[in-house]
Amino acid sequence: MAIVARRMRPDEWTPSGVEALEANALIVVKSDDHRSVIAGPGAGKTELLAQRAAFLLQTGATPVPQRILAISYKRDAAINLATRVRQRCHQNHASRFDSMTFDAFAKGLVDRFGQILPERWRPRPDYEIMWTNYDLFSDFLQRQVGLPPPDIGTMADIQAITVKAFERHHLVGRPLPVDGWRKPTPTEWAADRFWQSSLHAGEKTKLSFPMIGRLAELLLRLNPMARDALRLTYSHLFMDEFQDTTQVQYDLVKTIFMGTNTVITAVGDNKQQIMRWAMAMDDPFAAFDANFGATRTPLYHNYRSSPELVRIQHSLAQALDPTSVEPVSKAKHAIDGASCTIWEFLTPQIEAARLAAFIASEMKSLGLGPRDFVLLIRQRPDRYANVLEPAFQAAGLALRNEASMIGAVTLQDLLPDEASRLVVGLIRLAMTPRAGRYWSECQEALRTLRGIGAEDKAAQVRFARELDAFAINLAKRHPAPPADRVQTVALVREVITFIGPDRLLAAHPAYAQGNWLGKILQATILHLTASAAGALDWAKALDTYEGVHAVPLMTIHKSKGLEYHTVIFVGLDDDAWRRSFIEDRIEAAAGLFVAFTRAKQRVLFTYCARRGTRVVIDSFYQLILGCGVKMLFVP
Ligand SMILES: Nc1ncnc2c1ncn2[C@@H]1O[C@H](COP(=O)(O)OP(=O)(O)OP(=O)(O)O)[C@@H](O)[C@H]1O
Repeated sequence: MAIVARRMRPDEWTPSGVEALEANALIVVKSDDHRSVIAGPGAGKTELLAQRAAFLLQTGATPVPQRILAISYKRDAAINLATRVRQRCHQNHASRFDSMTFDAFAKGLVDRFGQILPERWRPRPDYEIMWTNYDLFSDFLQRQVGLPPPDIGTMADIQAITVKAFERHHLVGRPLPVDGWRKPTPTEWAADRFWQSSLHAGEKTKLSFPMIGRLAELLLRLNPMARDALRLTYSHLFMDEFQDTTQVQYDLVKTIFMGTNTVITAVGDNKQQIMRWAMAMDDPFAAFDANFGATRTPLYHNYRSSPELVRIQHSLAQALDPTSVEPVSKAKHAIDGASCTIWEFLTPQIEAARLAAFIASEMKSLGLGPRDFVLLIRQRPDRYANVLEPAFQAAGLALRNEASMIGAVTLQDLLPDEASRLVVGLIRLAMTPRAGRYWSECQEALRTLRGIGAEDKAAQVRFARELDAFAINLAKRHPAPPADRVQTVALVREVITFIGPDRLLAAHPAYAQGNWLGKILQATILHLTASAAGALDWAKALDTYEGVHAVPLMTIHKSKGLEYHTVIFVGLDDDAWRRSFIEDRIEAAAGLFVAFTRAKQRVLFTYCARRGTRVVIDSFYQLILGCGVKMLFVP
């Protein structure tokens, strides 16, 4: 469908980018009431939000000058959704879609209005972000908190507070009382001590993101004008991955939007809740339905996985939620042999060699690329990479640990990032002889960033000439990949100046949070320098940058939202799972579910006695074997 700037009637509107939406998805896209959409993996939840944004903006259901606010849990998800909307909507429409993380949203409020908070809660304007962990709270409770006044409690009361409960239940567990706690309990007293010392004691105020969320909620409670401005600005609110919402985030949304005209759409999947350790609520959907009177609308399709995988997924899903309904697979079965098997090996070395040989042979017989496969690991991927990498190399394959850090960013955050992709796209456009694909991709992305409309032919022609000239000059100045960091810095600076950092920041507010754009560009420079080292030409350097020829290896957490032809889960054993299994069995099972559901055609689990037993996680084995999955010893 053409991307049009004009307004269209709701009955004229059709989805773009996909052939059709299932009936319930279309109902949600066009709905004018609060909806909670709980749907399984691959059901097209993120796609639904992108389509709904297009519908609301193109039909005028979000009338000018009102906007849509989309809040995601993760930065890459926020950018991904904004990009999808920009691909479907004219710039005039897409510019009224604000996609950001909860943290960026709350921080923006505190930065703008924080100084109106009462003195006891007021951060200094130059406050810093505090990254909290178990040790920090443990140290506070054991050493720094001090003795409570006798009318409040005793040291024994303070010692009875567990570190685990302190942040979640006491520090940020409830909305902040404007004037502090009148008659504090010992836990409230300890929480207040933490707040006051973080806000006022040091040279600079230090705040964690959950604390910022609580302050944002308080300031909007105290400042009806700021709150009303948000209500009037946003006709619609979207919340993606809603299963990961924390109480802090939920209370903020409630304070702003409950009982107003802003229509909320929350999508997610309880069975993929793997952020309980990061304070996700137990059942945010139930709270949302009850507080906002939302209509729950399930989706029944799975556009990702083959029918056999969907059947097994459903058995796993039922272990997490006995009421879950089996989805209908809309994907075709396209492999020979079993869709899922557990492979047993004697040693990690044999395992590495057999996996490499398997992938090499599948690539050949099915015409697949290395990135159609993924190796998933529960934790500490570098330990596994050390054994797997040499075996892959011996089989003529490259393996890449996508969880590795490039400066302050993981490789996996860097690659799909729009700024990194534009830099690489522009370099490819300049350095590739027949650059047709890169030409149209760059043109489209940059025209959108510059606000050049599809019907403004004169501006398009001017921009096409500008892009041409830029590419020709870039190729002249940098005929070969950079030999060192200094050359890379000069190159990336040229490219990013052409793109316009301000345009990127305006299109994606998430870039402003914690100087994310700066970190991405630093990582781009580091990674490009490393990829160019020893590369004979630009094509090789950029292929290495993008990992075009490497099989990715990553943790389950990093695989969320992604999809692959074949998922190989390495290490289904106690060694990898014991800790998470003992700490939170449901979350561990949700992790297994997330890993399994990334696959389109095949899942392999591997077990290797040399690495660990399978006693603690025996129930996982029973569950998987109970789905009819076979175990196979691979010599
Ligand atoms: N209506 C549709 N028709 C065809 N393909 C679709 C449709 N909706 C989504 N898809 C495709 O299905 C896959 C999964 O979509 P999406 O990522 O939106 O699902 P999701 O529900 O958010 O998944 P998950 O929760 O597992 O991350 C993607 O490849 C997407 O392009």
